[in-house]
Amino acid sequence: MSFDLSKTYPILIERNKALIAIIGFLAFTTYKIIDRRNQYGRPPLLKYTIPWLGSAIELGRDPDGVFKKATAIFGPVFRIKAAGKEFTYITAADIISNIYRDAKVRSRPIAIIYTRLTIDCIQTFEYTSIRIEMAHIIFGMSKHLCDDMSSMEHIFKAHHDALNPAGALKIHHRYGAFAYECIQNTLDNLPSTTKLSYLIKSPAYDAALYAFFGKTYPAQESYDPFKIFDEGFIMLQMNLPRFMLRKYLNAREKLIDLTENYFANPHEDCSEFTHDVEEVGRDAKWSLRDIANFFIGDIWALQSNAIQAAYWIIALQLQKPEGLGKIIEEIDMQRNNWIKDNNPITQDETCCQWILDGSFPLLTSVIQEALRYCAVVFSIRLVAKETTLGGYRLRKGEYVICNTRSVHMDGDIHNNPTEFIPERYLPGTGKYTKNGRTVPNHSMPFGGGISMCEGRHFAMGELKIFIALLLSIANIELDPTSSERPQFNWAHMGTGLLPPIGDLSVCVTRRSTGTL
Ligand code: HEM
Repeated sequence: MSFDLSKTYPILIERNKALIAIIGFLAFTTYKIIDRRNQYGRPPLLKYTIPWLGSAIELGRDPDGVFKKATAIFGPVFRIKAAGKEFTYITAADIISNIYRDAKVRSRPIAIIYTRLTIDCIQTFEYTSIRIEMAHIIFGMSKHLCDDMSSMEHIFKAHHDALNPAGALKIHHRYGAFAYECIQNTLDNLPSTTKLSYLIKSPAYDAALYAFFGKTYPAQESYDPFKIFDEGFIMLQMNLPRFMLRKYLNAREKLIDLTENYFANPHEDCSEFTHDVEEVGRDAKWSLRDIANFFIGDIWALQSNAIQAAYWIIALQLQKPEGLGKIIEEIDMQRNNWIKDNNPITQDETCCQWILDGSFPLLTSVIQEALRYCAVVFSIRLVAKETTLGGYRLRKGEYVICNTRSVHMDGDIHNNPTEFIPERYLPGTGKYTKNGRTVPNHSMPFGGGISMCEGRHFAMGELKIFIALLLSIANIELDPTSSERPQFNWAHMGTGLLPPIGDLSVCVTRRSTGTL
């Protein structure tokens, strides 16, 4: 006997329509009840219409607006779904500060990659496992090394210690000399009207690499692969399928090849920092490839933010009615005072002692303001045990994101937050209060807590040196024939300073003052 299924199914379905409808209804209701119970006490979810995309389109269009709207509706803790991923975001300075404080204690993840729930933690919010996972996914560090917690923690600690203020100062001296040389070389080869990015990016990139690695590092050869790798950073972080990442993975391989080759050959001209961290890797019997993988993390951290900061400081200041005039006045005054006091007979070989010795309140304020204005930092933490935050229930294994930009753009804390105000951080200027209480962490371009930028001491000095040298050597003005203005590239949201889309046309001439 044989059944003709094409005839039997429709009959069965026809006869049991009512039963199927009841089962469907019960399943849907049960799902809804369970879901509602699971959602009970959970941070509110920002409404969206397209299922997988969530709020991605609105976020792409106006991220500041989305976070402002969600904070106004729900308060400072809420969930946003975008591109299939859902995170809880925190937008209040005090709650962010609590999370940073909590996750400052180091945890001991047992097994790291892809097994985030097996965490033996003493704190509520965990970060180390995320850093190690990023080292694997983004910088390509081998899995066996990432699983070896003790050697990873050892090198992280050495790295952290070597970038303390005293360590950073040693690199500043090297940086000053290289920045002076690279700016001079760039000026020799630039037409008098040019794009601001040509003036800033290449000398800032080369000088930082030479300061850390010495001139044996192939800085110029590494620039193109670095740029492509940096472009793909967020896609690598999202761990998209490999075929979508091919271009970025190839660029990363090229950067690792160059770096491995550098470590394979003599490089005595490197900084003490590079020497010390490399030695920890070698002592732990890491391969040269692994050492190179680790250091491309540094190269990315070194280059991705500081260059953008230098660019925006000049670009934003040039667009103010007063231009660069007052900053140049401050720089010239400091340099002249230093010459008077120190009476140098020959050129200071660091090229920057007068900058390190000097006091630059306006320049420092401009740097801080550019960092506040252009940084979009998402500090991510793993919830290591069930907890409540801002009155909402967080589940173990989910992620929370501290959105420090919401604090930077909070009109209660910062006057006219959407405006670039160069004098904002002059001593004695800001009050930084909310609801009558002081907000100590009002500006967090370097993140905070355990994941706080380790290079911040170097970065602040680096920017001061670069801008002071550049403005001592070159006269930069807006090109009156061009109306092109750079805009933020929000596609890089979350990792630090936004790069520009578009550029600024500038007229550049040499100043007669030069430098020391
Ligand atoms: C203006 C320049 C810079 C800015 C705005 C910046 C910003 C940041 C931010 C926002 C983070 C993540 C913080 C968090 O998740 O809470 C970070 C991490 C880091 N930065 Fe920077 N950075 C800058 C320059 C540098 C430099 C020059 C270095 C030097 C090597 C550096 C090394 C690092 C390292 C190693 C980390 C990882 C820390 C960790 O995961 O524990 N950064 N930076």
